[in-house]
Amino acid sequence: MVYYYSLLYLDLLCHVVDPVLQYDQSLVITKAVDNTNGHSRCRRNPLESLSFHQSFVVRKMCRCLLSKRWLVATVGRTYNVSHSHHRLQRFYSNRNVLKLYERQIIQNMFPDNSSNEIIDLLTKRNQCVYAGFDPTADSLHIGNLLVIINLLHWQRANHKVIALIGGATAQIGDPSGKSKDRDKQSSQMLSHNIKGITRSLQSIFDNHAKYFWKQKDPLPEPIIINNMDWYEGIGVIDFMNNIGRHFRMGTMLSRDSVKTRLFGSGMSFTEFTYQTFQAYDWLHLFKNYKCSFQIGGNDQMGNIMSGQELISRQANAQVYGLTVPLITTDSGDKYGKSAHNAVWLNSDRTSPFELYQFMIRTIDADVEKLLKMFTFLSLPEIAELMRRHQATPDKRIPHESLARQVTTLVHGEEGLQEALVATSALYDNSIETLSTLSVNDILKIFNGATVVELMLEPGLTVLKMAMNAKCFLTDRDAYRIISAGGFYINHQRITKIDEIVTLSIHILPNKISLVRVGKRNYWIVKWIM
Ligand SMILES: Nc1ncnc2c1ncn2[C@@H]1O[C@H](COP(=O)(O)OP(=O)(O)OP(=O)(O)O)[C@@H](O)[C@H]1O
Ligand SMILES: N[C@@H](Cc1ccc(O)cc1)C(=O)O
Repeated sequence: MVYYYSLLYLDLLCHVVDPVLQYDQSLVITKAVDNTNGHSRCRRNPLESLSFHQSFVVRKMCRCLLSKRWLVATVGRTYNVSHSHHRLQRFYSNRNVLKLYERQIIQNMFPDNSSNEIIDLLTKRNQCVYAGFDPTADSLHIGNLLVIINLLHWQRANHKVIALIGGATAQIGDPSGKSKDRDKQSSQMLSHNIKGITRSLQSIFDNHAKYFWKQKDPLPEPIIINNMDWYEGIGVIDFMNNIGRHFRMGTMLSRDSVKTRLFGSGMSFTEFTYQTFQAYDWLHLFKNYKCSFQIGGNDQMGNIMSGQELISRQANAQVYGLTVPLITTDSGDKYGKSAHNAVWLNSDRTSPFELYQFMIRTIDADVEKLLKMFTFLSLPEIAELMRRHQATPDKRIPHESLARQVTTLVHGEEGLQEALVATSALYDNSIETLSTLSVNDILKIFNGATVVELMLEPGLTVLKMAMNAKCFLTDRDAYRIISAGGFYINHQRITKIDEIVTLSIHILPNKISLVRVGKRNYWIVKWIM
């Protein structure tokens, strides 16, 4: 089937197809679109000369053509559109990242109602976006991960992304959401934290490219940058003279982060100035990287607005802010460093196994939302997982998918394997798995277990071992519970109190015995031999 279009329309198509074709995986287009056979392309994007309604119609037409997998090709001075089964080679996720609203990982945008302008910018050419992370701990956490995932979606859409480490701003202290001034950090602590966060960001970017980006074309290289780089070269008088002047006291005082503190525990001048530093960061990135977008948690609205105002005054330019919703506990508290409930991304603070378990324990009511937020599965794939969940809720299919994807993103394939082995050691009662684990792994998996060291004396009975490890208060309790079947060594039920503890039977190759009383009281016995 061949359709003929007027020259005008196809000249338009040639220009709009390029951005539009990247909307959908199933789109088909070839370079033929660019080669208008003797017809030079208009220099200007023809969409610019159209009314909003006209440009909407043209875009829609292109999308419709493309979604039907038609190939737009040129034939002499006319153009035809015919069926084709070619697959698009270069595919980016939707360049219009505002589509992330569908995944519920964008909550607000500034200026309000700027979505048309934003969509135009995003689809016209590659943009640059940044998000900042203050190194107030040596690890990022699950709340920050949502901001990082948002950056990754921008990267997938071929935009340039900058992850800023606030080496300077961490020393000022962001008052957003804090009820009192932060403590001053030592410089050793700060550089330790910067290292930890940089490593974690880099490895998430790497894991994403390695495990979640299946296209041939490489992703645009992310930039990780520390704002100390530019503050070191600016004197305080320069800063006050050239930057401070653009901030109005009334506006600064009206920020929620300031207002709530002024009527609460008060705030230092240092923290009061925080917004000017975050604003200057953006100005710096705008001037040096053409960075017109900033994203952050919803608690960052005030700081983001300060940046927009500074850039509009100093550089006479419009920039855009987007916020992600804050991830909260079941009881509504924000997950974060200061709230002391963080689920960390560094494995020495929260092991891959613990992260995996945290995700797999997601309540049914939240799992679909978290799949949209924390994975790169498409919405139809998520819908399919949810459909399977309804059919077989016991299998917890979507929960497992969520846990696998997040653990892989944060800790790579190796981390996922570690989590799966630990899960099997804990829940599948597998003695083989237990035997493959190191002492440290067992300690991590059975976090909370009592660790005891015992001497393996010849003729040691199960009863004596249990009493030495203080598994029971009295011999009578031990006798009763063991004979009733409530006592296990390395997942094997032991019912005879006078059984002799033997190397090959009760002790694992790593010289450890895992003892359990009842359902979940664990002891780890380290044998001295
Ligand atoms: N629970 C959360 N959900 C979504 N985004 C979050 C969450 N916690 C922090 N963020 C966002 O991550 C970015 C970096 O935040 P930051 O490093 O200051 O973490 P934080 O946990 O808020 O730290 P602190 O508690 O010390 O303020 C910010 O944009 C912030 O809004
Ligand atoms: N203020 C942000 C971190 C940040 C730091 C510097 C920036 O330029 C941007 C963001 C926070 O505490 O969550």
